[in-house]
Amino acid sequence: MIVSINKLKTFFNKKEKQKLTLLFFMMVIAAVLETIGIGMIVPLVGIVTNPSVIKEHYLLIYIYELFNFSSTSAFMVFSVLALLSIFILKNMYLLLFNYIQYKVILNQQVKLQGQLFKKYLTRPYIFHLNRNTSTLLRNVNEEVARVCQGIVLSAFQLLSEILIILFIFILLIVTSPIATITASFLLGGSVFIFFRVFRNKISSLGKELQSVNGTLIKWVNQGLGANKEIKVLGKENFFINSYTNQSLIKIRNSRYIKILEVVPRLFIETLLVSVVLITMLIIIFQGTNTTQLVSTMALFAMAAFRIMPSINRVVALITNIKYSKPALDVVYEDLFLNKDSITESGSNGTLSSFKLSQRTFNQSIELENVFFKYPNQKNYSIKNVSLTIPTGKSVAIIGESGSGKTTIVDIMLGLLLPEKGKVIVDGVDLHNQISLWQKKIGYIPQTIFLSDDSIRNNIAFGVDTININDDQVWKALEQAQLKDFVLSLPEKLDTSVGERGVRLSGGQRQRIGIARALYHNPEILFMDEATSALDNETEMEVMKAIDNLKGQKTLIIIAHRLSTISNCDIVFKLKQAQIVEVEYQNNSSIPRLLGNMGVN
Ligand SMILES: Nc1ncnc2c1ncn2[C@@H]1O[C@H](COP(=O)(O)OP(=O)(O)OP(=O)(O)O)[C@@H](O)[C@H]1O
Repeated sequence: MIVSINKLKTFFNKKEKQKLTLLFFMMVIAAVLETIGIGMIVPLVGIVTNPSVIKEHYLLIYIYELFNFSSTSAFMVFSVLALLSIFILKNMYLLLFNYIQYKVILNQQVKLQGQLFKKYLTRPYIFHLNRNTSTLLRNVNEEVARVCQGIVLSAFQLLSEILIILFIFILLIVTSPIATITASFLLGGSVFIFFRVFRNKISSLGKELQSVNGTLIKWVNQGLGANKEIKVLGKENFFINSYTNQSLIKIRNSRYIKILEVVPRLFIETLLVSVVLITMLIIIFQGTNTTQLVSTMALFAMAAFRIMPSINRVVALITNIKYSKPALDVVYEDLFLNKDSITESGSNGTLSSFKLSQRTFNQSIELENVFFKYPNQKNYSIKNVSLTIPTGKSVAIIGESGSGKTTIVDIMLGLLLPEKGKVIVDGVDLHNQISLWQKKIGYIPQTIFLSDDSIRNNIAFGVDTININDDQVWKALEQAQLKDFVLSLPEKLDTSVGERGVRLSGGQRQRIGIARALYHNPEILFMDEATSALDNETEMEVMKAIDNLKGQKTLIIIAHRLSTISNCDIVFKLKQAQIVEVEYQNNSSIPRLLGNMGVN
């Protein structure tokens, strides 16, 4: 409990904590108003059943004389109106309080969702290799909401209900101590027993819901994402069944928790009726007179009328908080724990010493005895690799499948941090100038991610539409050999590519990726088998465009095809995580080397 509160405190900054404190005080006022409303019932019923009390009770005499009432009936009308006004004021205040409460907590939810999304986006690449996207999606969209609404909002509502119950309890105990104490033991005891019995069950249901939510997203993602393969293989039922099975688990879980919310209500209702009746008996046996009995009973009935939903809500809110607690642990862990040094060192480092936009890389990219192993792997994927790439040169990295080509490029891109050794660019450790590096490089992956957006927005990916330079887009399209195709489209740059680029051919998608990398006019261009999906003719056209960049840009190309690398200045051959050969363009041994390594 204390641990959870400490975790929750870290979600709020000083100003937000002040807002919560303000909410707390507003809540106390709300509870006081609720109690005053109920407390006024006793004198009113007393006045109605026995008007002579107006002239007997000192406070009532004082009010009667203060306002100069002409008759007891006028006084009664006044009392009714006063009570009505208090209820109207109280409820208007409660409306305002609820509005502010929702505003503060839901704003916090939006902020935390943004923070968590940012956290995931800025975590090192290796983090994403180890985490499932469905889980991250679930955490941002659902778990943060569970923390804010299921825990923070519920805790506020719980506190508010407890305060109301406490104040009403004080009011009742002043009026009729024995009956109140008996009732409290019965009610408090039953709520306590309920939570002792179901505590573990509620927690395990909360955890189950968390895991099922992640799995449900995973099945929808996989089913819709691999729709083409699924249709070809006729595996629709497998995905539908897998989804439905998880959905059934979720339904069973929700049914259980809903019943757990209803059971106490029914039980407490029965108990309360018994308590009111028993209280009546106790009061009768205590020998109270009829007027007092009627007003005390009215107070108890009114209190029961108000306390009943409060107790129900207390039970439901505690259940909800326990049910949502697994979300708190997950969100806390991802937001505040597991800080890794990669992004941090990358984004501050010695950056300030460079004038970002002016500086260009003009010496070399060097790997010095670099070792890299993926998490939970026994073998190194890159083992003691040293190499130098002079800027302005075109370099090919070749080797059989699994030899470490993508890994070495990911290390040079700054996505993976070497376990041992260094990547040095122009004499400075890459991870001390990662932001500058990111501004200077372009990357064309094996498969391009296209968003369901226009060709323009896909090429100037991550740039606001109003800031996109169309001339630059056309230039990039021309370099990627795609200009004629786009010109032939009725909507040209505004043409929508469809989800993941379904409205384009594989080769066109790939060339959009090339244009995207070229749009920012990078100094260093990395290509990971970027042309392997193209037919020979298109590949030749694209490579011709890439060849035109030679001398202006450093090109680092992972390639399988002989044609892709035949014009490269340097060829590095990787085998089982190590560089085994280095060949230079003018060296006639390149074709021989390529012939030996399964390059087609
Ligand atoms: N995320 C990962 N987790 C664990 N091991 C990985 C991961 N990615 C790659 N590996 C392992 O690292 C080694 C090198 O992989 P890499 O992708 O760099 O090879 P590659 O030469 O690019 O292969 P290909 O030509 O087939 O793309 C392989 O043995 C692979 O199994």
